[in-house]
Amino acid sequence: MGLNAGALRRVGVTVAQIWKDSDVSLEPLKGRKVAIIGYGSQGRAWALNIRDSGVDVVVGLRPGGKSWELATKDGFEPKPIPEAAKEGDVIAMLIPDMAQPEIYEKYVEPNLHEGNALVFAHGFNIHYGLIKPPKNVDVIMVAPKSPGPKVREAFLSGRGVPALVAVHQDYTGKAWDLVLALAKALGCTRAGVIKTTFKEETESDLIGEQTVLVGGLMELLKKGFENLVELGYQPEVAYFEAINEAKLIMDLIWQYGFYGMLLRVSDTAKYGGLTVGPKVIDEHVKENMKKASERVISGEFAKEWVEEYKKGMPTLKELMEKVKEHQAEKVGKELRKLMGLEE
Ligand SMILES: NC(=O)C1=CN([C@@H]2O[C@H](COP(=O)(O)OP(=O)(O)OC[C@H]3O[C@@H](n4cnc5c(N)ncnc54)[C@H](OP(=O)(O)O)[C@@H]3O)[C@@H](O)[C@H]2O)C=CC1
Ligand SMILES: CC(=O)[C@](C)(O)C(=O)O
Repeated sequence: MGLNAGALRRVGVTVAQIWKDSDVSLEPLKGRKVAIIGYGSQGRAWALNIRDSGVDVVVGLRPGGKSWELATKDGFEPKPIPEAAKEGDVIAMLIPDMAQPEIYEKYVEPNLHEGNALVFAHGFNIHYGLIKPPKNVDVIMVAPKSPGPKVREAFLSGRGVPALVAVHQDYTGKAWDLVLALAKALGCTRAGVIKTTFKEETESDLIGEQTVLVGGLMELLKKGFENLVELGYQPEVAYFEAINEAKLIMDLIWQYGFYGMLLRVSDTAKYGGLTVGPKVIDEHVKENMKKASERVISGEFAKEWVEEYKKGMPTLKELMEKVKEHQAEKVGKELRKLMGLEE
């Protein structure tokens, strides 16, 4: 793989293979057409960023969906998925993970040709064997460590969001150059992309989103809000304290790290936070994280999620309704309007 030796960089105590923009060329995408299947959180960001990077893009969607309208408004001429898959020679599967196997089998695989590249933004279906591509194509992944809209926002701001890159199958012998070129077209090499495997990305992403990013964080903020309200404080005060300001603290951590954030809060907050925090989020939390991690690594979570999807996602729908009903949602909606935040 034509990797730039300069890509080896020390991150903490380990040496990760990290590429930055100057290490990577768009050349491997020259003359190729990227078919973006799906126009949702990731799909829209990918299609717009890759087009803005001067690469030919065709968007593949189910006719009559809301994405078709949005993609048209964005200046694309969407095509039905089989047509887009036939037209593109780099095909990015950017529809929900659970929808991918059927759509791949029906509309993508029959249109794959020797030397094509199949691209994923998350390794779930390849890692758990739910999609088994033919041997004569490249199978690669660019996994942005960011929600889709932020992939676009960062690209437009001249920055980028970091991503993980992996090659599952290198039929052409040029898969690594292609995956890095794609990461560059997405703007991710501006932040940095780290070499990984489908296994590491899939497991770490599932564990991270369950125990930290989506599951853990939301539960912490919800319980922090509930505790303040149960103590009799105004819900609006609880919202500003436990939820709205959490974003501002996270911004400081994002920009300056834990220590840099601490330098920017009061000494009272430093002392209280550092002495009490570990008693609230104690070792039991870590034990619970380990249990959740074991379910992912064993494949138990994947099996459960596939079964849930096949049943029409009743549990997910019920849990989403519960979130909608939470008092913090009602209070937050009004306060976000007051703050002029878009709804
Ligand atoms: N969300 C994120 O930020 C991240 C997602 N990923 C990965 O990116 C991939 C895409 O995820 P994400 O962007 O969240 O997906 P979305 O849920 O946002 O995808 C919505 C898009 O998929 C289309 N779609 C949904 N179901 C079907 C179907 N059955 N047949 C055809 N089209 C369908 C929708 O079309 P329509 O309008 O017609 O309904 C819409 O265009 C996944 O592998 C995910 O794991 C990776 C990193 C972050
Ligand atoms: C945004 C992101 O990377 C997540 C949480 O893993 C996802 O949406 O899949």
